[in-house]
Amino acid sequence: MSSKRSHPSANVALRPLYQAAQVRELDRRTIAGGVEGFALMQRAATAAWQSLKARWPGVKRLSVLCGGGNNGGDGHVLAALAAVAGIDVQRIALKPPEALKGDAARAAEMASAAGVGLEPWRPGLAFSGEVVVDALLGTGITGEVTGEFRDAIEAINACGLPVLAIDIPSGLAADTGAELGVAVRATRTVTFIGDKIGLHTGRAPALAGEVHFRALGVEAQAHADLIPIAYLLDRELIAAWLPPRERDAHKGGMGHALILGGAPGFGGAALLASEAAARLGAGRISLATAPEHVSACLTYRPEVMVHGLRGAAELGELPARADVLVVGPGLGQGAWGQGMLQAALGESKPLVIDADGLNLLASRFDGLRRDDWILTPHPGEAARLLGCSVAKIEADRPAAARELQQRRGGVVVLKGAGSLVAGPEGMAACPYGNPGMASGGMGDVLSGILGALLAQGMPLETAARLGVTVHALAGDLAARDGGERGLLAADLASYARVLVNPGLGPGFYSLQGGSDARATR
Ligand SMILES: NC(=O)C1=CN([C@@H]2O[C@H](COP(=O)(O)OP(=O)(O)OC[C@H]3O[C@@H](n4cnc5c(N)ncnc54)[C@H](O)[C@@H]3O)[C@@H](O)[C@H]2O)[C@H](O)CC1
Ligand SMILES: [K+]
Repeated sequence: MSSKRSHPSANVALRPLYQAAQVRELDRRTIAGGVEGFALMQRAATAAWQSLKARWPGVKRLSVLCGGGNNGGDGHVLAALAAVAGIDVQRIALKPPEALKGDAARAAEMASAAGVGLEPWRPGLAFSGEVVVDALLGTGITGEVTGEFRDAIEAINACGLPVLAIDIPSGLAADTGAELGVAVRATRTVTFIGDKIGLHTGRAPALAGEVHFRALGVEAQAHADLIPIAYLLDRELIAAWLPPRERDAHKGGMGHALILGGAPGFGGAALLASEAAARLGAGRISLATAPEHVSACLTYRPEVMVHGLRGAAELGELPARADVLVVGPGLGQGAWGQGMLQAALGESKPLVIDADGLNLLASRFDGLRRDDWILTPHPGEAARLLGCSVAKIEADRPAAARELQQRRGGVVVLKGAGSLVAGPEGMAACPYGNPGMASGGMGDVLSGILGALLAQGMPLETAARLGVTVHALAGDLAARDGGERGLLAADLASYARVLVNPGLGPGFYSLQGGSDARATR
């Protein structure tokens, strides 16, 4: 077994993410480990309080809004901890203490015993704090937010103060990232026990702010440090699968990626994909594109072996000689594109299908599934593949990604705010990137990155998780250096290259900042 095959995290580039129900299961196991309900609530509140102090060190006054369940209970405990630390706490209750049960009731008593006043929520109530703590709703939310909870959330969003959300921004669905009518827009979210997938996709990028995770349980105590949910670029993983090159390396050993795209009039997309494949280390890159694009491609990126083809009949041995085929950038849905896709489907080797390759799969290859492809739909392409509306996809992104993977096999990357990677091993959420990446060509670059990782022997799911992470972080680094406005797809490849060269880039990107970010390795 070569070293890289034995790498423990070879297929898990990101930490596992849980559905809320699984979190409760984890919690029960945690409790079974000797940590019972209220002690767990105290740990949760302590984690939130520590994170608040780290983010706003000089805070003197807090406004804590508490709901009627255990999320509210977390808020009451945090209020007590802050008061004991000399903070002036305004505790606002959406439910009176007598309406609370179990641990939440005990928490409210603890805050009162610590001398923290309690005022009932009312419309127009002014927040006296410098920071607002959202302890209204957590994983127990059911259905749209209505009534006083809606009013309170709207007041939080209108007050102009920084917000720390406990566990989940109230109104955000923990399992899907959907906004249930209205939701708190948090500066920072501190979540516990299990990192929820709904904090990393859908509306989460707009609502959750910096997401910090803290494992509270005895069993998870080993890594209970407070770390921001940025995305560890697993240096060992990269070094295992993309090892520093042998001194006698030759291009044949680094794989051959064939890009099929660039129908007449669509040359740029295929070129972006080809350049990305080159920058991410594929040994040889061949591009099959329409003849009219050949001279521009050679001028732009002479390292790419460009073939100007009038149709798939002229492909010859190209597909057979390649290790991986990337089909879709600028493919078009006409005869040229259909022929190229058909030829690619005839090969039994890893494929990356993107853009019009996906639209053709939806319209002409219904029901076709493979275990050796990565599909990279944006919500519109996913809707066409699933035969549903985009709204349905966005209402429950994890379900859509899972459904598409079950129907079509292989690995599905559902792009958009908080890309999801659904494969046989489960689901991972990947970094959001930034709004500057909402511009043409970004998906083409991703397909080239994936092609390069597969060409170098990375397994499908590892390549998908790592490739999406590298793509998003490259976008963030490019935005850091030049701003989001004017960020172009062609800017990413050079940053992505740094990220996959072990030992060059920092070991840990906390792109969501936060003063208590863990030091880099
Ligand atoms: N076991 C754990 O994982 C731990 C969780 N902690 C905290 O507890 C919450 C989950 O608490 P739960 O009581 O289950 O639910 P919530 O507090 O999130 O909300 C239930 C509460 O809210 C009302 N409600 C539900 N939906 C709506 C709605 N749409 N509009 C208005 N009101 C709604 C409902 O009636 C209840 O009164 C978890 O997030 C953690 O913060 C522990 O602290 C640690 C262990
Ligand atoms: K909350």
